[in-house]
Amino acid sequence: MNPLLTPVILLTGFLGSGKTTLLQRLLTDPSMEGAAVLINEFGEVGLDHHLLDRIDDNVVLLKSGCICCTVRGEVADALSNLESLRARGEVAFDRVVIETTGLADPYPVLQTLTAHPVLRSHFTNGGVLTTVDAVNAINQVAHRAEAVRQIAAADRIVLTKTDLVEPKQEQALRDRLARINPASRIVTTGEDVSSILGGFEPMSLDQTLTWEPPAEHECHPGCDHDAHGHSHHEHHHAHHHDDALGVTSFSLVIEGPIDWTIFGAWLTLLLYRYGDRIFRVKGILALDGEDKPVAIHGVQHLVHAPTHMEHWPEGPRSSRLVFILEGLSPDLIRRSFSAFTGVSRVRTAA
Ligand SMILES: Nc1nc2c(ncn2[C@@H]2O[C@H](COP(=O)(O)OP(=O)(O)OP(=O)(O)O)[C@@H](O)[C@H]2O)c(=O)[nH]1
Repeated sequence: MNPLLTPVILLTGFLGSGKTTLLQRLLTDPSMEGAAVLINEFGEVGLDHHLLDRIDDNVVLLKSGCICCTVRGEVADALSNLESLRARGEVAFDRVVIETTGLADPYPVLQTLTAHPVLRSHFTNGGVLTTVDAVNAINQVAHRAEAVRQIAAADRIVLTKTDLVEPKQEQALRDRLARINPASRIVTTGEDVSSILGGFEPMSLDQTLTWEPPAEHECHPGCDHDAHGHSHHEHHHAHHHDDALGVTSFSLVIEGPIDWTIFGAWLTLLLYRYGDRIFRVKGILALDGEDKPVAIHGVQHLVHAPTHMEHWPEGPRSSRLVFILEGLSPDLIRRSFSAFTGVSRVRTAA
């Protein structure tokens, strides 16, 4: 790696696979003190930056307008801005971490780093870290090409949630991952930061671009892939998720405090019934009798233990849940919430 260039680490992995949790841990390591962080999040309500403890001037939130790609134009702009600020002495950083959306294709971002006329003289590919959810990944790689591409692009695979599966299930997943990407070492998320980040050489772009997606992809009408300079050919090969199947995101905004027991029962039943179609739900809740907000995460059929947050983000203190799902109407979820909890002051937002 050219020591004059700033390495950019791409942290990718399917929805809910533990990217933000890993990032949070990486950022507490002294070796990461000088890192700038870009968070690229799908959905109108960006939550990840609220769920990260270390928020400072070096953390930038990018919003992806298109569900099927990391907006590489936006990543390029954000990196260019960071570089200008550094040139003016307003920020200092010695590496950049980009957390992609859970549905992002990592290849276009890698390509931006090496092909962009300005960026390539300041930044270099610092490696792709891909988080893989031990509970859900076998199902995700069977059904979602984005999950396969994120694993195929990895220089290092970080297995998460191994504490929730039997050793046999973990081994079956390791075998599957080794078939998709035999070159990548697999570590688990609890290992030392030095073994997660250390000693890996990023694959060359030529190598990463040889992977062929199994099927064709049509973008939805609002997608602006071509506006970012893809050729038609590249477009089909670089982006392979089919949001024609109806992968969408919306948020549920709930006014007034929520009873945790009733809410927990509702979410568990909802994911039990519809978990195949709910890829991700995450949110901040205002609970009865609690001053501080509580963060809640669900991934397909799995509801994670809630965590207390230090303080409310700026803005109204209402509960909000972001859903990323396929083939379910937001209204069905809203009505189910109201019917189960008896709370009527709830609305959906695009
Ligand atoms: N038990 C367990 N839970 C984990 C582990 N890693 C992450 N989680 C939980 O998984 C949930 C989702 O984690 P996130 O870090 O938000 O996942 P993400 O990939 O950033 O999610 P998106 O940005 O929505 O794609 C949270 O409740 C985490 O606490 C792990 O190794 N074990």
